Amino acid sequence: MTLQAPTTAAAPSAQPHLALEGVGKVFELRRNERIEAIKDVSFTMQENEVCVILGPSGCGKSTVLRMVAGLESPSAGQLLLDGNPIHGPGRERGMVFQSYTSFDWLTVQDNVEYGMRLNGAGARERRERAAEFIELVGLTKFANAYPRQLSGGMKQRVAIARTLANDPALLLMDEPFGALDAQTRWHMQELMMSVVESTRTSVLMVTHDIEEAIFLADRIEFMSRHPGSVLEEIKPAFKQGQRFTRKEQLLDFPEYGDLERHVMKLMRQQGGDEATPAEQGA
Ligand SMILES: Nc1ncnc2c1ncn2[C@@H]1O[C@H](COP(=O)(O)OP(=O)(O)OP(=O)(O)O)[C@@H](O)[C@H]1O
Repeated sequence: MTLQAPTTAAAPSAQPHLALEGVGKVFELRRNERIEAIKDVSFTMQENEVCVILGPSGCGKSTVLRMVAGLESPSAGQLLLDGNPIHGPGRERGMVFQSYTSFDWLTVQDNVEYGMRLNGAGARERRERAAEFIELVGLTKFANAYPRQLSGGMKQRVAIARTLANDPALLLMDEPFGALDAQTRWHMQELMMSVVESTRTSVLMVTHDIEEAIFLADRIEFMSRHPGSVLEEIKPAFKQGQRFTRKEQLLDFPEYGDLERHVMKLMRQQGGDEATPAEQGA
């Protein structure tokens, strides 16, 4: 077995790529009812960083991501991309959802070309650029297939290629592998790391999968239970700023297990579970 050499994540620069400053969101429901989804969420991320938002169900992870995407507006605080306030959706932010969002009536090639077509790219540029990203996600043989002819993992690869082909400054992913079986999910995580490395894309991703978060993240923003705020910022220090494209590379580090246990404990506490007697003594 040949181990791929790990690569190094970007060094921080003065102005953050993305900044959330005291962001809150209250949803107004009927009959004067309100839900405070998140409260005073603050964090920053740098360019070419993979930042993962992790936390228990309902803590507001998707709400944070949707606000960065400009699909929801904040009730308090502000969100800045490269220093500019986010006031709605924009081409510089591309979103990949958990559900498959490809157009069933278009081939893989046409799906990947679709956004570029809307942005006015010429036919040749579209064709070549789409082919490049289709190759990057390993679907060249399926360029002329329709989404219904693909497996779940392949459909999600189309969504990633389509989003990246628009050259977003920030890739937003909401549980992108949540609907996949364990093995496909694992392959997709590794594929994502290779793609992010070769495209130097900045990624903000939501997951509730601890293993996935530790494998992918340069930094984890762990959110407290509802209404969520950032409880702990976790840098997997044992990675020493390196990126890995094979999951088993992490298992070589004794610190990996320690970090997984720490995050599991946070998840139990914030998820409302009582700590087991063993954990109480830990
Ligand atoms: N459009 C909406 N209208 C009203 N309430 C909402 C809306 N979107 C989210 N909420 C509420 O905000 C809170 C946070 O929801 P959100 O989906 O952001 O959490 P999450 O951490 O992503 O959850 P999960 O991990 O289960 O997907 C929940 O109480 C939810 O009911």
